[in-house]
Amino acid sequence: MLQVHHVNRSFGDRLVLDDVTFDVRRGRLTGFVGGNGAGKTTTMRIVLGVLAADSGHVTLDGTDLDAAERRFFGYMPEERGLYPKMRVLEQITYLARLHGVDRGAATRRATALLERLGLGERMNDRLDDLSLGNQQRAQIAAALVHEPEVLVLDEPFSGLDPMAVDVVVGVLSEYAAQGAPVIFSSHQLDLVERLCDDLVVIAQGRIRAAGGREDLRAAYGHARWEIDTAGDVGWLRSAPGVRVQHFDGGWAVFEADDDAAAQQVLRRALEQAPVASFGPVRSTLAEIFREVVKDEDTTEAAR
Ligand SMILES: Nc1ncnc2c1ncn2[C@@H]1O[C@H](COP(=O)(O)OP(=O)(O)OP(=O)(O)O)[C@@H](O)[C@H]1O
Repeated sequence: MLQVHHVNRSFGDRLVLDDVTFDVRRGRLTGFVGGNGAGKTTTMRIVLGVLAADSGHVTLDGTDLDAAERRFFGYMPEERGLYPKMRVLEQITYLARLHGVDRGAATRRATALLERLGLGERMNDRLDDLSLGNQQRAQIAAALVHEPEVLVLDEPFSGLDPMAVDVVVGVLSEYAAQGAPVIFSSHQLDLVERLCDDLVVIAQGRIRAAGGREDLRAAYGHARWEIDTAGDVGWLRSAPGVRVQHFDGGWAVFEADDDAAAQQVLRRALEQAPVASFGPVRSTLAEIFREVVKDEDTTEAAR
């Protein structure tokens, strides 16, 4: 497991990481989400050792990381780092060689990875002849070709079309399943929700929530239900223990204090008209994100 322990970092007199602590478990995809300037890139740079923390540390399986261990990390930086004029296969093979992979294995791995990422036909093109989405795929190949022990990716999905996203997700999931900790940052909450096993939410340099996706849903998602009936459910507005969020004739989404209040709604609806559907509504990550950040800001304001 990769662990970030109590990391602080300032630029000038501005604290941009404030006691940042979280885990990236092996065998799972961890999404690192936060708004612009929240501190994602700064945290990733510290994990990679490209930037030093003012205090705090990063460990892998309990051991503090040094430069030698970080050589076996795979990183896709925010500022993409490949040579525009170099041919793609040559470049990815070269990067594997820099990590000590022998020539034959480097070529084999680079070829297989590029094919897997859908660049089989473009391997002998120069990078700057590729579309931006294909350049992005090549960047992902660059991060993976030396079979890193830990994979850290800054916005790997930005600019990819949905099919490319699926291909890249397949590659990253397979990689994580082999036992590597994999963390990637993203603004795209819908995507993160679909892909990640674990989530770390950061805002204004502080971790607001971290853990398994379903655990976060259970902890932060409000208990909400959706009902669809042949009648009119306007009476829901004055039902005890219930707050209506959306309403349209026989259809409504509502929060309930507890299961008993929700079941009471169902009983009353059934007395009046046939009920086509009734069930809980799962909170989306975007809703949880807003709530986590809002909760913290409210607490801040109250201090
Ligand atoms: N080298 C630097 N010097 C001064 N301030 C910096 C530097 N690097 C980052 N910052 C500031 O630190 C804060 C966190 O930036 P960071 O790039 O880590 O955020 P982010 O979550 O990756 O944002 P984005 O999603 O917009 O890339 C921002 O306010 C940024 O302006």
